[in-house]
Amino acid sequence: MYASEAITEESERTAFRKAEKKYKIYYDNTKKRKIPRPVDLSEVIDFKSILDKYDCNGELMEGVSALNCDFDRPIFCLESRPGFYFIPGALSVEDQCQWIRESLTSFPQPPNRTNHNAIYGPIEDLFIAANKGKVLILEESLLDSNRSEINVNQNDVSTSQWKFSEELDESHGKDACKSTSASVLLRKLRWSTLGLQFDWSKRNYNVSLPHKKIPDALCQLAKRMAAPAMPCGEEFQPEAAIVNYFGLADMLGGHLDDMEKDWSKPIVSMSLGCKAIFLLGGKSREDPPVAMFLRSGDVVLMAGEARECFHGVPRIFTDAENGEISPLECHFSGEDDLSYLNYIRTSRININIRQVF
Ligand SMILES: O=C(O)CCC(=O)C(=O)O
Ligand SMILES: [Fe+2]
Repeated sequence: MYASEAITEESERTAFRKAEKKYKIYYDNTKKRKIPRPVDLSEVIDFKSILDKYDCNGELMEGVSALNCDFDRPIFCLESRPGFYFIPGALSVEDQCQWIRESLTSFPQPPNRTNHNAIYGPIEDLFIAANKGKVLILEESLLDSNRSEINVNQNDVSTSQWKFSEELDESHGKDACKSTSASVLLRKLRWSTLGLQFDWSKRNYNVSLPHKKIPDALCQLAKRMAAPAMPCGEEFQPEAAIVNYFGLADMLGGHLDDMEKDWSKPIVSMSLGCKAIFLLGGKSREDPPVAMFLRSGDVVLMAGEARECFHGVPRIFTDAENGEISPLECHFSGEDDLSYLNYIRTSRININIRQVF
């Protein structure tokens, strides 16, 4: 998914790529500041307004239908994309706040892996460290400054380890340049994986990597959300989840999630934080994608044929007017919540839960 795809001239010309370019953020530079270039959103499907109209008079736009099932709120389907389900506002604001907290505190904790593992190894308590203004330092440099010259084994790289320190000060010596602030690392957090760990380099699940089970509350939620898209009489088994973190200008390129064994089982995908545009293409990148808004609390299910459809997120709206996070702002109102609020004001989090086998 995140593997860098060689961008050839040909791939630049596909219908999916054209849509990505249409919606991604571009800036106009004025003398004073960078201003996002206006984008035509008239073709973006808005399931919130579809829900409002449907609740009001049962009316639906052409190509959209409501699923007939005993779920506690309306679920919409796209006639052109069988197996795709959209549940607008599926999560209460309280639940959204809880999953934002978990996504920033417990989900990136080892043994769960994050994009930072490859460079820094496992990092504990990144969110707390970022809020305390801590700095991640290569411990080797800490040791060197305390050791006498004679004991320093220059080849002993195995002792080097990244550790949080209060601040960069004199005691860390001249090698202290190998450091990164925790707040920068938090901004650069792009994904964490829960349950069975996904190995991005091999693009498969590596069952031998140490892992914890997906937290029970998340499992229960995923089972409840997945039920309308499950084959009759079967219960969804959440075995792995990917948490995606998006800041301004971050996007998720068009991809397929094809490493799970049974595509009749849905992927349950929850949106938190700033509004985004989601592109749902067809089985080929040449198929023109459908664009839709994803807001905090929306849940999307992709099962069956929809599992074979290219999809991606070309745009996040992080400005106050378009991010639409005011319900979260009201709930994150305590002093302890300020750090979550500061993060989510300019970010989006997506948790997508999968049955692997
Ligand atoms: O962020 C999203 O809404 C989609 C995420 C996704 O497609 C993925 O992680 O595979
Ligand atoms: Fe995906």
